[in-house]
Amino acid sequence: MSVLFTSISENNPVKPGDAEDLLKPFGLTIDPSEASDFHTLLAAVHDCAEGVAALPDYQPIPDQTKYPRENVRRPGKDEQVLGQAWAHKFLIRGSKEGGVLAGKSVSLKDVIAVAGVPQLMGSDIIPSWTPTTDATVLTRLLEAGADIHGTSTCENFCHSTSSFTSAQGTVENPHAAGYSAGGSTSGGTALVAAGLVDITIGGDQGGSIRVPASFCGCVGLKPTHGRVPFTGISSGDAMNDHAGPLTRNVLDAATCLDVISGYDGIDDRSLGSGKPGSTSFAASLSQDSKRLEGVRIGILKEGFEHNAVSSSVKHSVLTAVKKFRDLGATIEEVSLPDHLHGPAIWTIQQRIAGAQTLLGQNTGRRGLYTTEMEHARLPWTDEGFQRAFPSTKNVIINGLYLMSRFPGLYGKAANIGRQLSDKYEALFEKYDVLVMPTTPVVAPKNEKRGLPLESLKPSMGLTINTAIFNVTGHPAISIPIGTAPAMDNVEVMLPVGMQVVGGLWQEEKILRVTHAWESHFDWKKMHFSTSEN
Ligand SMILES: NC(=O)c1ccccc1
Repeated sequence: MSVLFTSISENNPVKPGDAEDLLKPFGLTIDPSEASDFHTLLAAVHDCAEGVAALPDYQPIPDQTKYPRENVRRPGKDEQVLGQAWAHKFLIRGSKEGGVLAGKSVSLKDVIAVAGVPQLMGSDIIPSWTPTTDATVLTRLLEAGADIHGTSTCENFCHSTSSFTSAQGTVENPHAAGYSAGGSTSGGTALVAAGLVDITIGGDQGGSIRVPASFCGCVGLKPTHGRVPFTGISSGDAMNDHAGPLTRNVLDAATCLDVISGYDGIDDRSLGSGKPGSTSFAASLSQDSKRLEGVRIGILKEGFEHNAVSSSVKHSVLTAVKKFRDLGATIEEVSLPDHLHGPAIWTIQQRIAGAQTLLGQNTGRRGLYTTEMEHARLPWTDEGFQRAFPSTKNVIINGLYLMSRFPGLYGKAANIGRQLSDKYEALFEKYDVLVMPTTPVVAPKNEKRGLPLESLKPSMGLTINTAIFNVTGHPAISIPIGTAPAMDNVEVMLPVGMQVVGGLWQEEKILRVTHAWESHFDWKKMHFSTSEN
């Protein structure tokens, strides 16, 4: 017995009947003969909790003398760009000793802890909180010489692939004002596309790196699950969390991935990632011939067949894929009908685990918990719930429903997700990479928040090809491969993204293939206006 139930504290608030009340919603009762003992045991665990709550927290404290945060501020109107792309502006200069990212300017999605910089996470319902720790990715970027220019706008709680949902305001697509930049890494992707920073570190739980990359004409890389430690990054849930770079070219993404990869001694999800500094993605690209002889590329039929995929996106991605043949690769159509189950499996997984995270019930990992945020945002108040964006409310409502009406379904979804992972892995025995459209359409127009269905409609269906790889953990990159007309206006040409997916831990292959493509073809010159659009 690890709790000394013989010495309950004098001011212990636990009353007889409390244990019974806790069980009531589940239809469970305590036999009267056991009531007194369970009262004592509950009182004992209360004292235990008070004891742990009184201990000092344990978080890595960064060296702010070595890396001071200069001029931290919410940008004024004159400093704001692309709508509201910045969350906070500041400057942290990278290591004076330089490094592979010396001279590169970086923004961090506003879910990545920067000690001393308030984190908004696209919401206005959490009382302001300021991390005391730096995320592992930030420490590594600074050591590699990168300059951090600010945090960039994140969609509301990371819960949307639109770019009008943040409480901080709308982010505009740099290619055409009024159009979505995609989300939830909206602000940073727009900054990269506009040339205002070189790199953004994004977060992706269902497509939040790859969707904005597709809409803004950027390179967006979601690495293998666990490749990059999630330490100090606010979580969607432990299974689908990924962090990775958004850049204007594949080489920068590879260089950044080398910098941020590897186990940090904290996040147990990155235990399989090897030592930091042990990858050489950028070096192998530099030595590469940019030819693809011997490379086998699978065109995933189901990724094109979904009825949400517009004919101009289908046509432009297929045209881009055929160009791999010019580079010496073999291309072949491949079918995996189960790919079409991906969105449903992700939905069950994300709603249940996402609700648990939102309600503060996430458990099961060894890693850093951002306790300051937990204290700032919990418990939920109805006032906060009312102001939450409909997608966040929906995660909570859906998650509670699924947990009460479909007990055990999370486990089944996780098992089927693993089965899907095994089926993709079997395809990667035959093919080096699989290709498909990143998003089924080009950027839609930015809307305004309204009633729930109206607010969610512009993002519906956007993650049909991205979200399943958050469940399976496969590495996936989106690169721009051309432009196609906006859905509402044939005069407006917008970027089209191609997703290239690799086997687990096979980032080298997706980087090689996409690096070769962008070395030979200029996406900005490839326009796909089809009459049947
Ligand atoms: N954070 C995400 O990737 C996300 C994507 C789509 C819907 C909800 C969340």
